[in-house]
Amino acid sequence: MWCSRVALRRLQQIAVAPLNISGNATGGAMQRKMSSLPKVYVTRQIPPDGLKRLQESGQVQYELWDSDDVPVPRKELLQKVKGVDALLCVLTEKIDAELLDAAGPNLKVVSTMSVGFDHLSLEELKKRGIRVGYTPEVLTDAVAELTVALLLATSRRLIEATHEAKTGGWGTWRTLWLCGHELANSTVGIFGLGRIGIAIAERLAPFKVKKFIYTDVEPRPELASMINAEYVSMDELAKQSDFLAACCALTPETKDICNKDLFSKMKKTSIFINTSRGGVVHQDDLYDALATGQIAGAGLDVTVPEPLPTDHPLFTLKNCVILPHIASASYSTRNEMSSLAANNLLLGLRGQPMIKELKL
Ligand SMILES: O=CC(=O)O
Repeated sequence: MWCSRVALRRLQQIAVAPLNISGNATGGAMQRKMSSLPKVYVTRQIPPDGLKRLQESGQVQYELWDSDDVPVPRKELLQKVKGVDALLCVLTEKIDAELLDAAGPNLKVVSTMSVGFDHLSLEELKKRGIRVGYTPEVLTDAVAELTVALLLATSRRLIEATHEAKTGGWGTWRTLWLCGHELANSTVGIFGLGRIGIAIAERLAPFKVKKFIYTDVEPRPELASMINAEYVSMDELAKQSDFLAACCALTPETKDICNKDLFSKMKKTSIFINTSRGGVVHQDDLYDALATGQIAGAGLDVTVPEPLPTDHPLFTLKNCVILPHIASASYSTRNEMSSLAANNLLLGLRGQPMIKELKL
């Protein structure tokens, strides 16, 4: 049903975009007009700016999984995408051959409210000629800010410290108690230099970092010159970094790339930070490196799986700070992402260039 029903059941609702038709249109006329509009399925209750954009466009009718707390169950999703013209999704939905087959030949646009696109089977999308929108840039500041916060929380042991203060561990002032590692005079390594890596370095520079180094599939001199960063091999990145931040996309090439081999080359005093995707880290190897003191600490905003089960061994380590994938979670950024995802979708449906489109 794609017409004027509003609330069907608790977690799921049908929402219909208002139309640019005169106020005295009859219900029947409205329904006829609406049934000719392209159908969109939105897999999450996205922040209001994006929904408003879809509603006010008068260009589409959309159905929404009306919850932000529970992702749409796969079975439900496979049902709901049947016959849609466009899909607006978030990173919890796997957009693969099964889903695209279920959607069928009408599907022309997939717009994800995320900068990451490892949940999309690009090959399958390309094969079917489906255009893909995503949301880079609008989240760069928020992600960089959170990465700096996580780095400082990990290196200066803030979570341990508040726990000690709250639970009676705070005895007398002690000379080496809760000492950490500072950024002044340090070498910061960036694995995967893009917009986010640059934004992180720009924020860290005023902490008197001595040197920025980076590695990537190839040198990126133009970007690197913005932060005066030196291109090094992965080995050198591991060896030299006092702080190593993973900022790369998850691809078949980067899967598990932060593993035993990398950690074993790092300094015992170094801190590893990951705000990219959990899949770039071999978590068992990271656990060993942290538990044996091979490295000093790790701050993770992303894990495999998400959520990380509360009995996961990484949660037992004092030197591991784990956040629940909140790097872009500021009200303004999430609204911008939502709005950009809606605009990409609408432009894609009109056959126009999207604001941010993945080249397939
Ligand atoms: O992780 C968040 C995103 O990809 O936008």
